[in-house]
Amino acid sequence: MAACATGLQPDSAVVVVGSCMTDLVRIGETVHGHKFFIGFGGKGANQCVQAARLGAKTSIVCKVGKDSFGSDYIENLKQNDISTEFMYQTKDASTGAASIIVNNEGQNIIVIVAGANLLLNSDDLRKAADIISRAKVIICQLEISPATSLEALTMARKSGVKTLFNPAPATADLDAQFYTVSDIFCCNESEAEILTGLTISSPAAAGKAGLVLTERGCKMVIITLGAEGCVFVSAKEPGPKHVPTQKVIKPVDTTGAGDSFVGALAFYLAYYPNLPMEEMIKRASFIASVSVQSSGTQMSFPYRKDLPLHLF
Ligand SMILES: Nc1ncnc2c1ncn2[C@@H]1O[C@H](COP(=O)(O)OP(=O)(O)OP(=O)(O)O)[C@@H](O)[C@H]1O
Repeated sequence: MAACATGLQPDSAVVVVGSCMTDLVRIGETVHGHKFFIGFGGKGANQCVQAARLGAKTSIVCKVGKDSFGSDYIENLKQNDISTEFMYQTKDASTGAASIIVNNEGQNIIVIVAGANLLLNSDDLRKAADIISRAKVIICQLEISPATSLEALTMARKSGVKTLFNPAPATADLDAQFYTVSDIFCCNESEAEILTGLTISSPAAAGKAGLVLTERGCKMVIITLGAEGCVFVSAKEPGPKHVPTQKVIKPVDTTGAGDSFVGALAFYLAYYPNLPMEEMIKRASFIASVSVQSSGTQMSFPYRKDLPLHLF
């Protein structure tokens, strides 16, 4: 097991400790498909790619298999200007893979084998401790072992690094420490439903769920609501706030919109820390709404050069 050596990059503003998955997508009827492609996915890498495309100096701490998918993934992240110094390759498991079958009506069945993602451990975090403690923002999700995510967030918090936690995929029995270690707890509406047991059918209902989550100890909760934008609740300010997003007449593919949002938010937290939270959320929402206007996950994430100047 070895870290992949690239140049040292000790001061990444955004560090993601998270997952990489290879997406194997078959589109068509059950027996005779008419399209097959391999894409780069995994929430950790997706979020890191979006932050990097906006101009953030980024590092990823993750684990892939010593296989061709793993090697291709390292190359993909390098192409996106992400430091892969703490991207580990292991012989003990395959690169995480999501096998996705999409029928002609656009419905899909997804089988995820997390593989090497689940082998990212305390030793790996210890090796990356310097980069984590010197970051401006750390992002974690739940596609790696929850204990590793929690440890990374705790390490970052001890060094005064802003912690952005995306509890995805959500489980109802989430360890309560995730709430107290999160500066920003950002989930989508179905995750918020799983975590609170509440039904979310409107921004007002999302606000109520946000309050429940804030009371568990995080400084701020953001619940994304697809075309409705998002709702945020701050422990310091009264009342939930609904932030609508730009209208997209015909979304092409919303897969990964949540990751685009989280990656963009990390960029603003790291590089524009004095912007009001509502403005950061508006800008991150705008960027995520651009991602729904073309197909694919990372493929649809916009670059800074393609976005309006007023966002920067
Ligand atoms: N149809 C849409 N029109 C405009 N903006 C959208 C649309 N869908 C998503 N967005 C933007 O993307 C953000 C995140 O979307 P969403 O809440 O669907 O995340 P998600 O469910 O985690 O996404 P996914 O699981 O598909 O990656 C929204 O807050 C919004 O800003």
